[in-house]
Amino acid sequence: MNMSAPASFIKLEHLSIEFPVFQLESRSLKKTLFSNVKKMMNNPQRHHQRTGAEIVTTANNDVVVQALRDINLTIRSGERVGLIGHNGAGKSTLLRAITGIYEPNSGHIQSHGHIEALLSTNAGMNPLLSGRENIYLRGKRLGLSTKKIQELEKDVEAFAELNEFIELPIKIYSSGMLMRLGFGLSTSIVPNILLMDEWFMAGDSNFQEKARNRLVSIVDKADILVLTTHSLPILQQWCNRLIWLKAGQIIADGPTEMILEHYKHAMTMDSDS
Ligand SMILES: Nc1ncnc2c1ncn2[C@@H]1O[C@H](COP(=O)(O)OP(=O)(O)OP(=O)(O)O)[C@@H](O)[C@H]1O
Repeated sequence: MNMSAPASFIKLEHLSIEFPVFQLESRSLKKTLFSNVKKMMNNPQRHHQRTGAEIVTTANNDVVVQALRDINLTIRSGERVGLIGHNGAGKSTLLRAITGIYEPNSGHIQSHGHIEALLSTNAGMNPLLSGRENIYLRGKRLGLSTKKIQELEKDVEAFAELNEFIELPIKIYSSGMLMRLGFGLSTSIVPNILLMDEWFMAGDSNFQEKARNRLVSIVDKADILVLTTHSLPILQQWCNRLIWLKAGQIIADGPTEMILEHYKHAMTMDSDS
C-alpha cells in the first residue's frame, strides 16, 4: 500500500437489492404462483432451508427476490474478507453490488481505491477481436501508455499460452481458453480492491497451479480482498475476516477461525436434518 495515498475502503449502508421475478400481466397466474411460494414459506421445515433469498410481494403487487436486505458493512485496508453462506444467500450479489454492476434498491455503497473484479472471464472483452487485440483494448481502457500496453501484451500472452490462437477472434475460443485469457488480463494489474468469485480458482490442474501463483501475488499486493467460496481450506488460508450471509442478511461477522467454528457446526446440523 502507498502510505501517502488515502487508505482503500468499502462502506455499505442499509444496502438492499431485490430482483423482480414475475412481471406477469395475468393477476390470477401471479396469485397462484405467489400462494405456492407462501405455502412453502410457512412450512415448519423452512428454518432448515439451505437455499435462496426471501421472496415477497411489494406494495405494487410485484413478486421480488430480496437478494440483500439492509446490509451495513465497512471493509478496511488490510482486510481479506470471505463471504460465506448457503447457495442463494446473496454472496455474488454483494460482490456485484460493490463493483457497481447492480444498483441498490435502497441504501448506499461508497468505496475508495481501484476495484478489479474477477467475476467473469470475458468481462469487457470483444468477441469479434483476437486475443491480442483484446489485450490492447484492455490496456487502452486502463489508460496505459504504449510501452505499458506492450508489457501487458507480453505478460498476458506468456501467461495464457494460447500460441497461434492469440491471433484469432476470441468467439471461437473454448471456455478454458477464454478463461486463460480473461484470467491473465484481470490479474495483470494489481488493484487496491480485489473482488473474486470462487470459480476463478477453477480450471485444469496445470493451469490452476499457475493461476494460483499469479493470484497469490496480486492478493498479497492488493489492499483489500473480498472473495466468495464454499471451500473451507481457501477461507482459512486466504481470509482474516468472514462475513456469513443467510437469505440476504449478515448473520455473523468476525475473525476467520471464530466464524468458521460456528459455520462448520451449522453445516453439521444441516446435514443431520
Ligand atoms: N438476476 C437475478 N434475477 C433474479 N434473482 C436473482 C438474480 N441473481 C440472483 N438472484 C437471486 O438472489 C439470491 C441471491 O443470489 P446470489 O447469486 O447472490 O447467491 P450466492 O450466495 O452467491 O449463491 P451461490 O453460493 O449458489 O453462488 C438467490 O435467491 C437468487 O435466486
